Amino acid sequence: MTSLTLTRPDDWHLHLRDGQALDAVVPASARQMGRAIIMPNLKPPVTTTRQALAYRERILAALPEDSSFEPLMTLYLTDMTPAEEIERAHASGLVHAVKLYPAGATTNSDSGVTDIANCDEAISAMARLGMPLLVHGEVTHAEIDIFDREAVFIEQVMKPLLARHPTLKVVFEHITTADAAEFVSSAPANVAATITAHHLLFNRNHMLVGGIRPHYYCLPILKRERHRQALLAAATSGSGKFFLGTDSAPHAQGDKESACGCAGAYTAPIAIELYAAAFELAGALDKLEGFASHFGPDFYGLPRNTSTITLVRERWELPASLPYIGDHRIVPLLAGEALDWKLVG
Ligand SMILES: NC(=O)N[C@@H](CC(=O)O)C(=O)O
Ligand SMILES: [Zn+2]
Ligand SMILES: [Zn+2]
Repeated sequence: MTSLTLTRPDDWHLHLRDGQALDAVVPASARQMGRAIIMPNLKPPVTTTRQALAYRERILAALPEDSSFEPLMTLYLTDMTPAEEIERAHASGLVHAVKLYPAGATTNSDSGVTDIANCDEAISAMARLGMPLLVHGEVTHAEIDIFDREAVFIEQVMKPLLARHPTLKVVFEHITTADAAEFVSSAPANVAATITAHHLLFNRNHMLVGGIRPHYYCLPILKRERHRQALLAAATSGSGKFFLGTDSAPHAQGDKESACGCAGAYTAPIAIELYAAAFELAGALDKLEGFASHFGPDFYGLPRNTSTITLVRERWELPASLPYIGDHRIVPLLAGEALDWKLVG
């Protein structure tokens, strides 16, 4: 195949940051995606509808003039989020979901949830309103090994949460294990998952063999090859429970290439090219459109996009870095390396 035309995809898990970073990263996603679920882990986090709507305006202001990209806003759940805030968010029509960060699990999660029992009223309101809960699914207890944190989360948090709120719409975000893929496959239709391109393409050897490669460091951390294979099987299965979420997470070059490097891979500028590479590896390019462009809006109850994008088979090299805030640069995943697909319009 030499070219590939798809319904324009959406990104169901995206970090855009704030301030000057928006000018650097928003156009990259807007070029590829019709819409994106915007993560609320700013400093301070987006905990109210008012903050989410103001953040949305700042994102729209960073869009190229001819863009019709739509940011779909989210709220950051805390121990204190009142049910009324969920109702306000839902009534706005512009806030589409609420994000659960277990406190301490990832970048800017300090204000996250310490015990999900504290959120029972907010979560009941979400279940009632049909508002999805987006979950960073990792436990944080120091004694649990970082490679096991997702699998333990399923038992300790996900299963009890769904037992208590069986109709709650849940998106298990950026799944990284065979355990999570299996859990979501066997769960009822109100449970779905996003999968990143990097977890479909890479395992932990890519991060750790022959030198430590900080641009592959993200959370949940890359796992063993058998987990990558399970994720690829889930993504290419044609099941509507699995859809595209890049988890593109910009950090300045110096914050990644550091003695204590930040977690997050910046993939937005080449997102659909990476997914095409992964689906091609699995011999399943025919399954890409469902995963990238249909199943996400179907789950969220939104219309599918009507415009299309086209990729061509063309080898090209990604630059070593891109402009970021002020003099800072940002290093996308696979910087300086060749890609086989190219988005042309
Ligand atoms: N994925 C990451 O490694 N980092 C994300 C946070 C997140 O999605 O957990 C970030 O905001 O930098
Ligand atoms: Zn996360
Ligand atoms: Zn994320």
